[in-house]
Amino acid sequence: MSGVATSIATVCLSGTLAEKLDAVAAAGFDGVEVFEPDLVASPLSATQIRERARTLGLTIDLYQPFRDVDSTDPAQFERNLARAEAKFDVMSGLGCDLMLVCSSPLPTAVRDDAVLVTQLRTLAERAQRRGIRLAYEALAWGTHVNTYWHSWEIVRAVDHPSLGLCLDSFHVLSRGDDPDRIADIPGDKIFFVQWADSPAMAMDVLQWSRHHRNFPGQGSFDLRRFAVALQSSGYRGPWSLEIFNDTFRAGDPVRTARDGLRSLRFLQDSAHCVGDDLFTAPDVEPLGDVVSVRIAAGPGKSSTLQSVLGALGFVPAGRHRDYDLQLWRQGQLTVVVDASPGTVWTAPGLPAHLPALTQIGIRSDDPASWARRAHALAVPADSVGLPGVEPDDAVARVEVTGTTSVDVRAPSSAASWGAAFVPVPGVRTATSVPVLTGVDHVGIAVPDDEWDSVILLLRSVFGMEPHDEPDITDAVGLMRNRSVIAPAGSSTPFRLTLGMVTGLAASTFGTARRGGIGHVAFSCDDIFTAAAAMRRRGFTALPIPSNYYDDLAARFGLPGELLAQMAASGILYDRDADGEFFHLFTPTLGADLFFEVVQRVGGYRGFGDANAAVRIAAQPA
Ligand SMILES: O=C(O)c1ccc(O)c(O)c1
Ligand SMILES: [Mg+2]
Repeated sequence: MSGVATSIATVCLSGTLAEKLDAVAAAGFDGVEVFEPDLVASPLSATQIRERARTLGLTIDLYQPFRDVDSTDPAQFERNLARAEAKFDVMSGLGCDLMLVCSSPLPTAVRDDAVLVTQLRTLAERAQRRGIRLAYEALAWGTHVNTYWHSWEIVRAVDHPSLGLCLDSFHVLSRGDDPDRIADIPGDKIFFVQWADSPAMAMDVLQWSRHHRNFPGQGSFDLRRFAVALQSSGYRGPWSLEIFNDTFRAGDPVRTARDGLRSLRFLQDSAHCVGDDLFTAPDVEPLGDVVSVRIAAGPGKSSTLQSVLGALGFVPAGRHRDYDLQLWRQGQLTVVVDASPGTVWTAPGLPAHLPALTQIGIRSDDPASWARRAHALAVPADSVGLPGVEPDDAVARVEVTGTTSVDVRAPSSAASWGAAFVPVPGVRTATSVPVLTGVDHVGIAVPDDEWDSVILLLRSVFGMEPHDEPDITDAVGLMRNRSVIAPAGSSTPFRLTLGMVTGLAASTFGTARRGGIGHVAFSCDDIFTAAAAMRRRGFTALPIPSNYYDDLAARFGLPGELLAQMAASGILYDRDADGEFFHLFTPTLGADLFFEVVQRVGGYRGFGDANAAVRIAAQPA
């Protein structure tokens, strides 16, 4: 699949060193970087660690870090050399021949290049006698050496076969350095490469590095550009991950390691060009529209749900022969309500709060191609055709969160579905003119410790791009909010909005917050027609305060007549440089589900998030 070896630093993961090695092997990495504090704290001897890695099929690619070697105090430098010899002993036990030497952040660091070159040459000569090579890394906060180019000037001047460079994308990109010049460094003098991404931040770079790194694809660094320059240098060694992240250190190491491998494959795929040996993800048939959603309601909540679906213009079209599943249809849209006691049909796991959105069905001509792509990116994907009705490969299911999956469905699956359901007598769906035309977006709640993982999955498997959206203000909190949008291709691009649920709110989810996060936003061509149709079917518009409409008048200068019409139907409004957005909401059903009807005018790109606080206040608690 890929000719480039993958590696990961043990500091990325939680657990003991032994547990970390197990997780790294389980995820499918080729090797590890042993982080010294992990070894020092381990009851295993260096040779036992070597043996354990060997049994797991892992190479020990790097021992790190060796700190503060250079010194303006000659006696201290001698002591540092003695410390290095002791570490060479450890490395021979480990069977590892590459040591990371990082630039010194101390006040006593050498500030004269010529002296530094002499000291590093002395260390390189000592290493050579032991068959060890050194990879010199510029820490972004180093006293004298803090850019990769300076570290390269030093290595070039030392000119010793046992001394090369370690390039770490964090140290280069956090400083805003230009990675293109990496292409000018001879690849065989780059001994090791460490990858990290990060969200853009304005803070002390040491604190930033120690707490906020994340995997490639989870942050906002231009790693592709770094990778392209690296490939031009001729470097062909391992691609390793070195992530200092508080959440990763506390999470499930197997899951974190699997995310890590996915991130390296995703990065390689983004940087690969014809003929190179980087990982290439399998091609897929494009995604079409979102055509169905499945909601676990349980027996208790299904009647409330049914009346809201009816008001939205959905008609009951069938009941499943074997399960308590109800099929609701409107034009091309399908809503499946799982009313069975154990919500048997909600594959990803039973949501704690019902009703809950459990599946999002999206069209593609070749679901199997999506399953192949997901597998190649280390995402478990199930083929889940309806038993006895449709072939397994008609549906590829990718779990996005613990409760919600994306099901890529073949066009034929709609008809197969019909066959598994007993039609509801007397309902002629074909003659009713649909008011709702599609799914504009779907909102899902994401626990904070899965946030980066979910975004990486959506980016890598579905090619979706994240965008920061305005925070959602709730009566009892402030919620982080991101949209993740697939490239345009279908008539309506696949759009998700992710709301971050943190700590206490995640464990008691639904009671700690006023407003739900999970929702399905249906699109329509004319929201006033849609609102009138809903009213005729008995729907009562949310009571939106007149303060809101006064504010709209002040901000946008909308005509009074339009504002009155909007107020009568509980319609909210937003505008950006490219267009307008009209939307209305149903009350929340249970703790975390509501529906939205939206009309986009022109190229409006947001989700009306500025109105969230008004929506939440108007939705009955
Ligand atoms: O934060 C540090 O000290 C540290 C240590 C070793 C590294 O490779 C690195 O990038 C940072
Ligand atoms: Mg590093």
